[in-house]
Amino acid sequence: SAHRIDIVTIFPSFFDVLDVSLIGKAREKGLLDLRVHDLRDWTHDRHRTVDDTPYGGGAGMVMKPEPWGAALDEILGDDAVLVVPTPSGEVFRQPMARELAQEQQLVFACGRYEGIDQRVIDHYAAVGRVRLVSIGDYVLNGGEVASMAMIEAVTRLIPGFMGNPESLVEESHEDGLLEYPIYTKPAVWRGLEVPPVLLSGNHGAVAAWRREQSIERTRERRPDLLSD
Ligand SMILES: COC(=O)c1ccnc(N)c1
Repeated sequence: SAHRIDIVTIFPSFFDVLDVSLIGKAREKGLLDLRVHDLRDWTHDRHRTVDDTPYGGGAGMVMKPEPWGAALDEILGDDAVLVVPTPSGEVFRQPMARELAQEQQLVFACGRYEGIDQRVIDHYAAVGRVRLVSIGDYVLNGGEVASMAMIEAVTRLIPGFMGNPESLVEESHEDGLLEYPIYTKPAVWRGLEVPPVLLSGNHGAVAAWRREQSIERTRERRPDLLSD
């Protein structure tokens, strides 16, 4: 059965881009059932209000719980995972992308930075599975960009999604290391040559060179990955 991804947002048109590229094709092929929902469709007042001032004072606005409750009650299936992008969440890395790619339904709740009323998180954590997820230590204005990044990272891991699954194996972070440098024709470009080992036809030597390059590059740029 197709993987289902729902996105709840007050900017549904933001996700129009998901109609193109690989994700568009996966949807056409029936591999992915992706639905974008406008949170305001679950409001009932004339102004379709989704936010209000924070209890306890402070700047900004907080998203009201009622529209979220009405929307999520309708959208969340029994086995769904509710993904809430937030700077205060667990950091999204490739292992989590692999985990989420196994789920039958992911529902992304895109809140504005001031956030969603905490009781929405608490309620759905009590009745189902909720993941509060950060894509890195910086602040955005809403969860939409973070959801887009996570959806791309997750959907490309869904079996049958990528034309050539082989290409998924030798990627950065797949083996815990950064990927090795890659080259294509011409053999010389602006006086710069392709490393001769890659032209040698010696597959063992190529694999060894690539492994060494990954380790050296990881040590250089991301020593934190080596201490795991
Ligand atoms: C409103 O959401 C954010 O600002 C956000 C979400 C996920 N990761 C972040 N680093 C920021």
